[in-house]
Amino acid sequence: MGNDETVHEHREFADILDMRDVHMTYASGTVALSGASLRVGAGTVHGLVGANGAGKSTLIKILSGAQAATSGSIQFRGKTVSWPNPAAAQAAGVATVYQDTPLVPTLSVLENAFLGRRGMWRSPSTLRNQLGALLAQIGLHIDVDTLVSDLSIGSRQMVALVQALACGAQLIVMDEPTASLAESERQMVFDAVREVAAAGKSVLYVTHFLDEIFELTSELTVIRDGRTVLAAPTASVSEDELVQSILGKKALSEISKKHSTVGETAVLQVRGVSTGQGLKEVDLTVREGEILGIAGLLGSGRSEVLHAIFGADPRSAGSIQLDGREVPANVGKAVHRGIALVPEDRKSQGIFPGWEIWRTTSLPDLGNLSWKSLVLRPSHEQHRAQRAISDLGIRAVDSDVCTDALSGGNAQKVMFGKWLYGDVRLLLLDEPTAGVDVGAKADIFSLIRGFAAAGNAVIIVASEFEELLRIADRVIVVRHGRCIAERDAADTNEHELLALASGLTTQTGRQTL
Ligand SMILES: Nc1ncnc2c1ncn2[C@@H]1O[C@H](COP(=O)(O)OP(=O)(O)OP(=O)(O)O)[C@@H](O)[C@H]1O
Repeated sequence: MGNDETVHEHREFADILDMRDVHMTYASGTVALSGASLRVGAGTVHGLVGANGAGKSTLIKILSGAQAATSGSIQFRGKTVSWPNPAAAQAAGVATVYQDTPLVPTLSVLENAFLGRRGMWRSPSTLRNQLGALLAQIGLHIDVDTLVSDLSIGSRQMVALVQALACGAQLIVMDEPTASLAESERQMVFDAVREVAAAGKSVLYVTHFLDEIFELTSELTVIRDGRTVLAAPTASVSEDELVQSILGKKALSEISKKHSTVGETAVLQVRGVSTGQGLKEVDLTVREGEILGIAGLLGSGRSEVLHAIFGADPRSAGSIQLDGREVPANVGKAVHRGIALVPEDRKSQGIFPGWEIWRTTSLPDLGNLSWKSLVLRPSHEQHRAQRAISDLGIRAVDSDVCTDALSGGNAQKVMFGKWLYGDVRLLLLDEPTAGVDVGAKADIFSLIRGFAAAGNAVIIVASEFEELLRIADRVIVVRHGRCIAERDAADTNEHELLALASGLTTQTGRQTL
């Protein structure tokens, strides 16, 4: 494989895919792959893991015909192939399902499922039956006439999966299918993946959630710095070995288990806030040094709480005070008062095409980075960006690299760096570690802790409740736009939070918001 490390190879299955010694250099000169190999067994679920920027997406793009490799070979179902475009790869039987796989929201599940299929007109009843069989195969029980716009993100992904099966896919690539899905939806994805493999198809499962690798896959491949460093049956790899193999080092930065020292003084007081986006009489307080977690399922109003505090959604009732002074429902004024929001959809909210890392990280704090708040000082901006690159382990040669040329996870880290160093008093974080690798997760948690320890306040929304409990001091559960329960992180567990968030248990009287 051209690697100086020993790659553990032990095959139990006949291969459907055999990619060897793949190299890829982008036009910018970035070497994304330098000796990556990937063998996927027929009828298996194969995990593909690696740190942010390791080269996973590039390898998938090559596999799906979206990008040509600089060199290397691909064998698919025993034949050497070279696909000029995604349609050729699809015709051969390779399908890629992304969380945002394009579906037509105004069409039904039935119409979407067969969008990719060309050929003779077939009677709707034949298609209906075929779709019914495919849906039953992956265990998804929905009416085929439902409009896609009425489906949850998880169910939409399942429709994309069915679309792939309907097109005759033999190998399905799933790229971070569970990022920001609620627990019940994750289970739906897991069940579907297992069913697909049981039906003899292969799944290449790409994720940063290592627990999913152990739960779902039978084999795994680790890419580091563009090269395959481990390929092995999952059962033969321990969690420590996997982390070490991904990061190339033994120790993760220490995530302190000790919770912050929470002061008495309230930084944020939200009282009786209702919005047109579904919030109903929300009350909450965050004190100095405190990290407050918000647990809720998709659609519960968890992100809307952050949007209301940030002034992005108009309020129909209630008041929000920061350090005892009312904050108007206006984003500009909220930012001016020291409220920062790192949104969940970082790509569409805050990463500007063609903007260098340094320009992106200085944007919210230009006043402090300028001379007398008037003349920009590029050296200060560069220094700020270099600090973010080093603190967050952003994989980029320097701060002149454009954020849109970074890998997904590294671009997310830049968005983090954008808000961490200014005059921020209250940090609002929506899914801060989605798409971020295991090493960066630890770094981000330490930075959040450091920010709170300086006497500031943090609110975090995370769909991974276990993760939420690792970082938060206190957790509020949101359901149907209301805060329905509050727990000290030390007094609860993910099961209780899930039961509360999904309405299985109700609050038992501790109403001390
Ligand atoms: N379009 C592009 N132009 C230039 N460089 C790119 C482009 N896309 C990716 N890269 C670079 O190629 C390298 C590998 O990126 P890739 O997106 O394949 O990583 P990844 O493993 O998928 O990361 P992540 O987990 O963050 O999504 C990175 O250094 C990235 O900056």
